[in-house]
Amino acid sequence: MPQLRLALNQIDSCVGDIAGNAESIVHWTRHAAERGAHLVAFPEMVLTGYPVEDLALRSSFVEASRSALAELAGRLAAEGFGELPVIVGYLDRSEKAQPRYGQPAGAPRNAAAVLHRGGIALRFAKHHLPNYGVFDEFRYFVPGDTLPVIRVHGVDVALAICEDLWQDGGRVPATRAAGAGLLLSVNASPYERDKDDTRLELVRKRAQEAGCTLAYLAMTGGQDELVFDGDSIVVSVAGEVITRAPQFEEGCVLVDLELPAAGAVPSGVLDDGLEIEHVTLSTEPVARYEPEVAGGYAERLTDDEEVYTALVTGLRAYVTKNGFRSVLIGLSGGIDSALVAAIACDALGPANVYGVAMPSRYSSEHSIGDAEELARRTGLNLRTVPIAPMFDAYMAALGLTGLAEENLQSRLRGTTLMAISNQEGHIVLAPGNKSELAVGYSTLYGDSVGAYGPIKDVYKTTVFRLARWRNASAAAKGGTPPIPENSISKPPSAELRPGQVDTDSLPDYDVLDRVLELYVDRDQGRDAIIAAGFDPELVTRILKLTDTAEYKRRQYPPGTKISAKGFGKDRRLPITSRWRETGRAEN
Ligand SMILES: Nc1ncnc2c1ncn2[C@@H]1O[C@H](COP(=O)(O)OP(=O)(O)OC[C@H]2O[C@@H]([n+]3cccc(C(=O)O)c3)[C@H](O)[C@@H]2O)[C@@H](O)[C@H]1O
Ligand SMILES: Nc1ncnc2c1ncn2[C@@H]1O[C@H](COP(=O)(O)OP(=O)(O)OP(=O)(O)O)[C@@H](O)[C@H]1O
Ligand SMILES: NC(=O)CC[C@H](N)C(=O)O
Repeated sequence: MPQLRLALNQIDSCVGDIAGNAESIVHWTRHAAERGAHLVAFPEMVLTGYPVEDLALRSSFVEASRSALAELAGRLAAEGFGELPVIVGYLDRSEKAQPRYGQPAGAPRNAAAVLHRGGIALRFAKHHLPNYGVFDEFRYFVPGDTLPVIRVHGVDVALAICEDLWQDGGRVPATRAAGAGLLLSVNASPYERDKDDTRLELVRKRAQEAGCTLAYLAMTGGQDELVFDGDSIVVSVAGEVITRAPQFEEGCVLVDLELPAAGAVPSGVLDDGLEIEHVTLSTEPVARYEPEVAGGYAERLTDDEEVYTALVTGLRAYVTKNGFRSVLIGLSGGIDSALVAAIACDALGPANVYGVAMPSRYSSEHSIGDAEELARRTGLNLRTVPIAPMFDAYMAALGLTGLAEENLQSRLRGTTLMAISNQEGHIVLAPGNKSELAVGYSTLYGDSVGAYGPIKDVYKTTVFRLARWRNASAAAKGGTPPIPENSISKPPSAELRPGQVDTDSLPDYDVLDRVLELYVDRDQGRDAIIAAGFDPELVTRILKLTDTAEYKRRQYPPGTKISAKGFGKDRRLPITSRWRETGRAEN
C-alpha cells in the first residue's frame, strides 16, 4: 500500500490580512516540505481569515483573494515547493450563474484550491452552507456542486469543507461512491464547550459512511467573538483515532497513512448532483531532511481548563489583532473583575494589564485590599482613583437620589476608565458575566463600558468554578494562585449603596443560572421551565428581567463565545417586542 505523509497545518489566520496569511502559508509549507510531506493542507478560508462576513459582498476583496491565491501558487513554486500539492481555503466567485439560488455568475464562494507546480490544479466550493447560530453563509455564498478528488502519491483523496461533514448527504456518501482512499476536510469550526466530543463522534461516523480514512483539519486562534480551538483529528474507516492534535495550539500535524491504492479514475454524477472532478497530480519528492515526527495523540484538557483557555485565546486574539498591547480593568476586589484580570494576565502578560481601584464612600475596606492583593499575586499594574470628589460635584449639580445616585458611581468609573484608555492607549475590558447580561444587572455607560467582554458568555456559577480552577492549577504547578481567596468567598456585591449584596435584587446564582440556561441557551418557554421544577413566580420574574434587558445587551461590547448560545449572533431577538412568555407586555 502506498504511504501518504499528510501535513495538516492547524494554524491561525487574521481576517483581511491576506498578505500576512499568505506569508504564514509559505512558512508552514516550508516546514511540511522539510519533513517530507506528500500533501499539505490549510484550514477553511485561511487566506482571507474566517469569517469574513460582509467583506464577501465586496468584489474588491474577492478579487484580492483570488489574485493572492494565484500569486501564492507562483511563490510556492519559486520557493521550491512546486511539486508539493497544497490545499488552501480562500474566497472565490462562481464562474457560472446559479439559477437554483437566484444568483448570477460572479457570486461569492467559500472555496479551496489545490496549488501545484506554480498553478491552481483544482478549485472547489463548500457544498453545504451553514446558516444557523453564528453562521449566515446563505447570505454570502453559492454552494459548490462538485466532488473534488485529487490523486496524490497513488491515493485518491476526496476534499470537503467544514459544514460538508455536518450535514447528511453530499460529499460524504459521494466519497464512498467515488471509491476515494481518504476524505480530507478543511475547517474553521468555532469553539463551544464540549464541541470537541461532538466533532470526534461526527468524524468517526462520517469516516464509516465515506468508507475511508478521514482527516479533519481545524483552525486555531480567535476572531472577534469566536475562538478556534484546533483539535485536528484523523480517524480510520473503523473510527479509530489515528492522530489527535492539541487543543488551542498552532502547529503542523504530520501523519503517515496507510491507504488503499487508487484504481480506475472515478467519474460521473453522484448523490446530490455532485459531479466528480478528478485531478491526478504527479509529484517528485521535495523532502530535504529526514522526517522527525508523524502522528501522535495530544491529551484533552479538562472541561474547566478548556473553557479558561478559550477565554485567554479569545481575549489575546482580539487585543493583538486589533493592534493593542495592553488592557485596563476597574478592579472592585470582586470575583468578576478578578477573573477577567487573571485571564488578561495569562493572555497578555501582567506588565500589559492595568487595574484601577475606584473607591466610593460605599466601598468596603476589603474592596481595595482585595484589589491590592490581586495585583500582588499577579504582578499587574494597579493605581487608585477615588471617585468621591467627582461624585460630590455631580450630586451638587444634579441632586440625584435612589437608583440615579447609585448608577452615577458606576458611570463615573466608566468615564474614568475611558479617559485613562484615551490617554494611555489601553483598551477597557468590561467584566460583566452572562447571568448579569441576561437580567440586565449592569449600568448602561457605567460598568458596561469597554471594548471587549471576556466573560460575557460565562454564567456566574461558572465564574466561581473557573476562578477556583485557575487557583488550583497555579498551586499544583507550585505557583501563586492569582485570585485572592476573599474575592471568591465573599458574597457578590455591587457596593453602590451601604451593605448592598447581589441577592437583594437577584435570586441565588445557582437557581438563576439553571433557569437562564433553559430560557437563553435552550429557548424554552415559561411553562416548560416551570415544568422542569422551578417556582412559577421566580421564573416569571427572571424571564421578564431577561426580556426587558435586550436593549442593554445590544449595547454591550463583544466578547468570547463559549456556549452554543452566546449573546451575539447566536441569539437574535427584537429589542422592541411586546411578546412576553407571561402574556402581552403592559407598556
Ligand atoms: N427599551 C429600552 N431601550 C433603550 N433604552 C432603555 C430602554 N429601557 C430603559 N432604557 C434606558 O436605560 C436606562 C436604565 O438603564 P441603566 O441606566 O443601566 O439603569 P438600571 O438598569 O435601571 O440600573 C442598573 C442596575 O444594574 C445593577 N448593577 C449591578 C451590578 C453592578 C452595577 C454597577 O453599575 O457597577 C450595577 C444596579 O444595582 C441596578 O439594578 C433608563 O434610564 C433608560 O434611559
Ligand atoms: N471600587 C471599585 N473600583 C474599581 N472598579 C470598580 C469598583 N466597583 C465596581 N467596579 C467596576 O464595576 C464592575 C461592576 O462591579 P460590581 O462590584 O459593582 O459588581 P460585580 O458584578 O459583582 O463585579 P465584581 O465581581 O468584579 O465586583 C466591577 O467588575 C469593576 O470593574
Ligand atoms: N465553518 C463551518 O462550516 C462551520 C460549521 C460547523 N457546523 C461547525 O461549527 O463546525
